[in-house]
Amino acid sequence: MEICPFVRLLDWRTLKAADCLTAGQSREVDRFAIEELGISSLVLMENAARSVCDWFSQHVQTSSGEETSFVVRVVCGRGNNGGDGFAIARLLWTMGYAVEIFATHPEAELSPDARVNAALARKLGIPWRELREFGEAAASAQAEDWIVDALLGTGQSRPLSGELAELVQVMNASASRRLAVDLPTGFSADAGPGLENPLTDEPHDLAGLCVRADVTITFVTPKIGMLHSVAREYLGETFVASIGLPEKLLREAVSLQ
Ligand SMILES: NC(=O)C1=CN([C@@H]2O[C@H](COP(=O)(O)OP(=O)(O)OC[C@H]3O[C@@H](n4cnc5c(N)ncnc54)[C@H](O)[C@@H]3O)[C@@H](O)[C@H]2O)[C@@H](O)CC1
Ligand SMILES: [K+]
Repeated sequence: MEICPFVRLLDWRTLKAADCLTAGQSREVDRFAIEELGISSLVLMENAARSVCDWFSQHVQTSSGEETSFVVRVVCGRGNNGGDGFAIARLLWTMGYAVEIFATHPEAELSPDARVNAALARKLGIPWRELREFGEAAASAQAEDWIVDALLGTGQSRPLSGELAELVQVMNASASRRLAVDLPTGFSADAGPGLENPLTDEPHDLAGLCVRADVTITFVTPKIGMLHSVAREYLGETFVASIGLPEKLLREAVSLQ
């Protein structure tokens, strides 16, 4: 097996709180990289997406230019986690994988960086399907197909409801394998899988709803919610991916806040 230089397997036996970031610290990492180091947020997004695609090409099936026998369905939310998803879809498609994009929001409602990557995917003609077709696609999927969960990442702060809750249920019922980008949707960076709103502690009938990923590729460092006792049931095999900047420097930057 080749080595992914920017992606490492998380060692659960040695994982401790000091290795993890909160959602707020993850945002601070972003801010530090963009404002203090002057790296563009689109470059960070591209690096994050490339790390995921690196992992994919080395662990799933090396892209050899031949047609693949499985489909990768990338489900994108409106924020930067969705933006990662559009970039991942483009990179995988460029590598020769059969990709389909499903988006929860029209382009005008996406975060600025997600909008750039969505527009690029459109211009390149990457297959893009209506969200209402996702249920049937997921239900008839084969075990070797993949769903890439790019609905919500570190921005999630409340339990799932409505359309997003339905999408997560459809994803979990699918025979496809599931890859979570940064965090499974429904998994709070601070509180773990599908818990009550960590900000209000209000009970919620959908508390506990969370994508059950086969693989999670989280960015920069593990997140504090990953220490929750049942976290691994939702995260699956977990990897930590670089966004192109030294982890040590980013850690130091947030520990000074
Ligand atoms: N931290 C970093 O260094 C990097 C972060 N990136 C990506 O950016 C993501 C964070 O992006 P965003 O801050 O835009 O947040 P998300 O894309 O996670 O969420 C988008 C928005 O959804 C809303 N939301 C929260 N909970 C919800 C719920 N239960 N139901 C419906 N909507 C809900 C919030 O308003 C949130 O801002 C990360 O997870 C990662 O994937 C990467 O692109 C680049 C590097
Ligand atoms: K996600």
